[in-house]
Amino acid sequence: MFSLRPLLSSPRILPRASRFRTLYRAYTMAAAPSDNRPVVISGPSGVGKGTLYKLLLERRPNTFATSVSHTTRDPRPGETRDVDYYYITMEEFEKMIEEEKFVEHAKFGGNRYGTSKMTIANLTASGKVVVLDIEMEGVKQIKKSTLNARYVFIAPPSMEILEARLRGRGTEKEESIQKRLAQAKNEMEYSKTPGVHDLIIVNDDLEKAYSELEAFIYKERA
Ligand SMILES: Nc1ncnc2c1ncn2[C@@H]1O[C@H](COP(=O)(O)OP(=O)(O)OP(=O)(O)O)[C@@H](O)[C@H]1O
Repeated sequence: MFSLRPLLSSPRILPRASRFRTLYRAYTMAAAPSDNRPVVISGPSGVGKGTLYKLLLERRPNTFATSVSHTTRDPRPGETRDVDYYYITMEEFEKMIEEEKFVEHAKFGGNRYGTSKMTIANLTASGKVVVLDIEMEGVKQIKKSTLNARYVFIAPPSMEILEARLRGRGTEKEESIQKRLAQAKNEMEYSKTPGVHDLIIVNDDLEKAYSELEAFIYKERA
């Protein structure tokens, strides 16, 4: 019987076949993922979620989008209204909470921050896959909300490496580093709760972690 195997393994054809596979993969990955549910990315501070999340948005700007949050704090110099945040009053914010318009919201330093259901729904309707970088309490709230999302937890290779990354970033004072490391222990514990996350990625090598994240997002919906 005729078989393609000898042809495909010929030295002349093999590079073309593998080039075809690479091109085919690039083509399918350029298209939107078939599963368009929002992706919630969480993990301890300093683990690299922001880095991974920014890579997704930079490498596939037509596919992924981030949801602009609402806040009651004032705009800082250099921030743009409706781009960095939707700036609203405390009264407006509290009315939105009452009307259950947020998938999650939190208070930091006297100001409120929240992710609105409408913002996510509009982005999803426009064909984008929404990626959300959310801390643990926010994840718990989203889990209780009506949002049908996928959950990815980014874990550090070890607590020592997490500490080194937090210090290496150079953005935190010692007190803040200690607070984040203590909170990291809670986050690691919570990540072990069965059924909370669809995938746990250990961010050791950045490109490897990125590939795992992308492969998960592009996986066909079961
Ligand atoms: N795989 C990696 N290997 C080495 N360094 C990394 C890796 N991933 C991220 N980093 C570095 O670790 C530091 C923390 O990363 P990042 O700011 O993305 O963390 P984060 O999880 O978003 O933290 P936060 O929740 O505080 O915003 C950064 O300096 C980043 O460049």
